[in-house]
Amino acid sequence: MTTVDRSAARTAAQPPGVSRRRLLAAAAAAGAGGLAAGAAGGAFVQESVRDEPAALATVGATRVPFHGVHQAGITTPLQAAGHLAAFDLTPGASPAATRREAAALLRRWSDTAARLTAGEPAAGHDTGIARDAGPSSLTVTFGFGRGLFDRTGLAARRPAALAPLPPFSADALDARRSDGDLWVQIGADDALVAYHALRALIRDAGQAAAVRWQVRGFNRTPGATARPRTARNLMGQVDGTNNPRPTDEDFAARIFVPAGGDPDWMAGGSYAVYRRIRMLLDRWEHLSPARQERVIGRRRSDGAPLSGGPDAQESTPVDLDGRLADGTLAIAGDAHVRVAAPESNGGAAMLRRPFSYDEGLRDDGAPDAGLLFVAWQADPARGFVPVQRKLDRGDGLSRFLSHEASALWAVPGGAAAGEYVGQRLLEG
Ligand SMILES: C=CC1=C(C)c2cc3[nH]c(cc4nc(cc5[nH]c(cc1n2)c(C)c5CCC(=O)O)C(CCC(=O)O)=C4C)c(C)c3C=C
Ligand SMILES: [Fe+2]
Repeated sequence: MTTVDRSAARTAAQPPGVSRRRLLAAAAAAGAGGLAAGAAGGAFVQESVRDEPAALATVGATRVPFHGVHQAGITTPLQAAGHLAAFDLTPGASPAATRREAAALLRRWSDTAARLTAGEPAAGHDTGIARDAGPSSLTVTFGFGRGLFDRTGLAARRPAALAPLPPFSADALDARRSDGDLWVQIGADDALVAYHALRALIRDAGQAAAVRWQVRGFNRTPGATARPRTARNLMGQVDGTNNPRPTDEDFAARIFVPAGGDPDWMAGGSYAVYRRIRMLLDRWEHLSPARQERVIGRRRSDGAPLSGGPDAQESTPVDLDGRLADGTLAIAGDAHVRVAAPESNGGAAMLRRPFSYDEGLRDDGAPDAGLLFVAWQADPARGFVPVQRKLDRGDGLSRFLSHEASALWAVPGGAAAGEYVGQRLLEG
């Protein structure tokens, strides 16, 4: 399990760099200058606060260790900024030569990830993009696509669980933004720290691999809400409530490949399904709030289930059999939470860990924005695939979505210090 080192962290309730006493004093000083101070007064407040050495500890100083049984970035709390990037290996003189290049690349990448997640500069030339910032909860997670096994002569060691995802009727997939030999997921609570890592990893790739696609994602910034809350997506929904929790008895079995599992080199690893899902936001935003809630089965304001009555909270269990006074189902037959629930899918479950994305407007004027859906499971055939099949047939949310890219990655277990991710496969 990933541990988050908060030893240097301030308390969550204290805004970064601002003591309450200091803020009040600064505000009083600005106020004493009278209304004429206007905007300049505001600037003064800002400057005087910045004077003080900031206790920026929570966001900047939080460090997520790179080394461990599992890779970081799976159970790590969602970060505010992220990049997903896929690479294709450059074919060498032979599959064995390509494999040696792939192994050397994973060694360079693991070394860079270990340094950057510790808040240190990259080896050799560092761009300086993240200078002044702490590690900011940076995580870097590496995955292998189907093509890697063919190019490196390792097809016999390819996991059965890495079988291609079946087609779904919601698919409008762009092959250029799908799949790839290698995958990197970067997350950090600072956008510059995340971009710094992306640039360093692309430089490390050198001639060994070329970027196939990359996309930038975001989530809410820690500290933006008065207390930690479940994230919201760009449809305004509280998203992530009914995720498996690390404290659940069956969490590890659902999410991670066990020691002694098949193949052996995937012990401690997981499978990541990636879907770039565009939201048809103009259509969605035309729905009344009540209709939007019915599509999901939860309240917009706080994510409480519609089966829970007026006093329900986000944590109130969903009652799929619950009925309203008029006898109709409180959670509609095609509500997203009903169709996606493990109870409706023979127990199938996954850990959803998405980023939102926004790439401006399309030629037709519609927003090119939505969800970089990333779902983690020990076996996609017992996680994403049955659930997406069911959603494909009867999800009320599906007419507001378009699945535009897709990929499936085998994500090996974490590396111990001195090792690199994927070593058990590439040198086994
Ligand atoms: C195949 C799996 C899923 C896809 C694809 C998917 C897309 C998707 N979901 C939302 C918004 C919400 N999803 C919620 C719950 C939920 N979603 C899935 C699976 C997929 N979602 C599951 C398994 C669940 C949990 C169901 C349950 O057990 O109750 C919710 C409710 C809050 C929550 O529990 O997280 C929202 C909101 C969007 C916008 C989207 C595609 C863009
Ligand atoms: Fe969902």
